[in-house]
Amino acid sequence: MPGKKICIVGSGNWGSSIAKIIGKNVKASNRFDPVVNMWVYEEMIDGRKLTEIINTEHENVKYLPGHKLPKNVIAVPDVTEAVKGAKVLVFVIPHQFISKLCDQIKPHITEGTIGISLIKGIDEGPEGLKLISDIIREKLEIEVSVLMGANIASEVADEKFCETTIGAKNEANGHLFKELLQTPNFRITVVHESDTVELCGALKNIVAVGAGFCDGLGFVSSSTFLESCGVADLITTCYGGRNRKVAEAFVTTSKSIAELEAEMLNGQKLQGPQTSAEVYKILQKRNMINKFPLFAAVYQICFEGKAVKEFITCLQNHPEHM
Ligand SMILES: NC(=O)c1ccc[n+]([C@@H]2O[C@H](COP(=O)([O-])OP(=O)(O)OC[C@H]3O[C@@H](n4cnc5c(N)ncnc54)[C@H](O)[C@@H]3O)[C@@H](O)[C@H]2O)c1
Ligand SMILES: O=P(O)(O)OC[C@H](O)CO
Repeated sequence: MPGKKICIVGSGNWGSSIAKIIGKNVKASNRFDPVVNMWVYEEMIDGRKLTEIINTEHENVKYLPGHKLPKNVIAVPDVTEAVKGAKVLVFVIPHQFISKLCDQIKPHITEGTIGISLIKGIDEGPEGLKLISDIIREKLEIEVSVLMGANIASEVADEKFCETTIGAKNEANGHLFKELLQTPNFRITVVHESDTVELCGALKNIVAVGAGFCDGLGFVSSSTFLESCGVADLITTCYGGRNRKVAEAFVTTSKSIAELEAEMLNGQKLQGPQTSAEVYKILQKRNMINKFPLFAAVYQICFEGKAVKEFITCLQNHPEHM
């Protein structure tokens, strides 16, 4: 049986890095056709077509300069030509262009074609949020998986180690994509919750913009938060620490924090409730309790009998939302 033909729909920074991986991987597997098409949005670079440069110099000099692409990756300027005969489509373009592109390629999609979206973004639909993978699914009537992860294109192209997540509702497709995309330094985990994977990838970009605003305004030195003491410790403590363990038991047993500390920690001491009391005192003195509703709510639940089921109201009543 001939191997499945791949078309990479897109050739920007991430698309070109992925082309480097796919071009190499298809040669090592008999499940894929050894020649890969890559759709390139044509543009002129110093009087030459970008597709011509890629097909002769095997480098995307505009979007991923300094990295050679495998010679079996062929740049194709006409998207309808690029997808012809392809059974596996890898979508990797900025999300604002996906809808129009799907309309263009729909007449050339054959039965049994599958897709994977590496596109981080969302669209707006009549009933609210619309996933990019849903646009592809609906317009092309194909099965679509997604791949999202903490992946900077140039680092992946440099073969630096990183991990990524494939979300695949169809397990067999997930494993096919893993075979197509995994390398020793680009490690893939396949999970079933495709929509969650896609939402993570899309929404983190908004946080990234906010982080940039903060840095631009000189609010905080984000580099310190990236040390072990910052975000890493926050994640660690929320998963595996004593504070969260006792707080969970506080809800499920209805015992006091002091009782649980004695029962569960065998003389070890919790720091969170006490710290919340200290911070609360300072906030009170400075008339700033309203500005830190989460800190205030933790204190009031631990020490003032506030009902824990009201915890979420501290966020609902955040002054920023009023
Ligand atoms: N760059 C990264 O590090 C990275 C990593 C992970 C995911 N992603 C995601 O991958 C997706 C694609 O990003 P990228 O970095 O490959 O692209 P990019 O930011 O390099 O985008 C430029 C690409 O868009 C094409 N383009 C320009 N005008 C167009 C048009 N009218 N129609 C169609 N295409 C047009 C350009 O030719 C070029 O290929 C995005 O959703 C991005 O969030 C990027
Ligand atoms: O360069 P950005 O902000 O588009 O982010 C790139 C990747 O999504 C990081 O995971």
